[in-house]
Amino acid sequence: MKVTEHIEKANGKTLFSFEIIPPKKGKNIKELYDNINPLMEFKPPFIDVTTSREEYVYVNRDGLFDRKITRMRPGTVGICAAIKHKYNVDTVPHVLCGGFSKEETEYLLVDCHYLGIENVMALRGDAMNHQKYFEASEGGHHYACDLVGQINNLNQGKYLHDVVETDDKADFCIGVAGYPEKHIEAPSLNSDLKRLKEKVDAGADYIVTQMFFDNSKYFEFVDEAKKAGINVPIIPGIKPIAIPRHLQLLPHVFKIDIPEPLISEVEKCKNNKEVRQVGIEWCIKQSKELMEGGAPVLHYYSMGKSSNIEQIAKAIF
Ligand SMILES: NC(=O)C1=CN([C@@H]2O[C@H](COP(=O)(O)OP(=O)(O)OC[C@H]3O[C@@H](n4cnc5c(N)ncnc54)[C@H](O)[C@@H]3O)[C@@H](O)[C@H]2O)C=CC1
Ligand SMILES: Nc1nc(=O)c2c([nH]1)NC[C@@H]1CN(c3ccc(C(=O)N[C@@H](CCC(=O)O)C(=O)O)cc3)CN21
Repeated sequence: MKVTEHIEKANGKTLFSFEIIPPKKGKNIKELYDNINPLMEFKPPFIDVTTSREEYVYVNRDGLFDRKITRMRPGTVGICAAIKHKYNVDTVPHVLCGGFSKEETEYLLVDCHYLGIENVMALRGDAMNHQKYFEASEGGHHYACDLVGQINNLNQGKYLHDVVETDDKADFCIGVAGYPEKHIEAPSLNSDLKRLKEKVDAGADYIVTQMFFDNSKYFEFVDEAKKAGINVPIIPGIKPIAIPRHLQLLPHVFKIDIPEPLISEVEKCKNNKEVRQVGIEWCIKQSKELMEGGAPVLHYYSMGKSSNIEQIAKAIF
């Protein structure tokens, strides 16, 4: 079922969902299942599986380092199919511009269609780890908006190069990313909202936000998006702080602010366990308020580590 259908069916009740990252290649999938299992009692209607792009790795050959380019966490669509089959839930693979040509994206979407995967999250993706700015891959899209266009074309039976006539159209429900604190490359929140509107006009059915720690940023974003003519569901994406280093790391990686009261709570902690507890309590408070404020779904960036998300979900769902 589509994410938007799950939301409609819930009839105003807030749903629970979460996001996982594929294991490094060579690792057993069991660890992922062990982390998903405790979260299944909260009945997520869908689970997101991220896609990691290629990266440079350095291989030591007798003291000389060889630089190789490889994807360390492949398997997104396979994991989606495995989870869908094992738990009978919908899965949402992330589809990226970066690292994929349009052809490769088309093949991936064809696989999804055969597997009965009805939702995809369309993202531009991050720059490669050695790059300062995002660069489009050869034969790939520059912006998420163009990727949404390709998926929407497929929904209308239009494949690349118009090579086929179809009697079996895909009907993907398309998610895109939104930024309550603006995307780092956008000159202003307002211009970022215009870009978001372009994605919705190109066919996006719902929005998942970047993580935030101050709910007023989400509520203002939802208001501004409505004023800009965006009428699709806006799902808040949230993550509990779990280690002291997150105070520096999360603003650096995700370009977001951490509110002063949360910083001072974390700074008061004597050990990692206390920080984790502060993160859980803050996230419970955020979750309650978001629920009261009418958020359609609470989407947790668990990234495969479930114990804190489990405690939060126990308090909320
Ligand atoms: N769940 C996930 O995996 C999420 C990933 N992200 C990451 O966020 C980053 C951006 O991805 P998206 O939001 O999908 O990218 P996007 O293509 O929608 O936007 C990227 C940037 O380009 C700007 N932009 C868009 N269209 C433009 C145009 N035609 N001309 C000039 N500027 C334009 C936007 O304002 C924004 O600053 C990526 O790094 C992505 O991986 C963000 C949220 C969720
Ligand atoms: N720019 C960007 N890229 C993404 O891939 C991305 C977003 N934003 N925002 C939404 C989700 C959330 N994502 C993630 C990805 C990784 C962690 C993670 O494992 N973080 C580590 C530290 C990060 C690091 O070491 O780079 C952690 O300890 O929580 C969390 C959320 C992926 N998504």
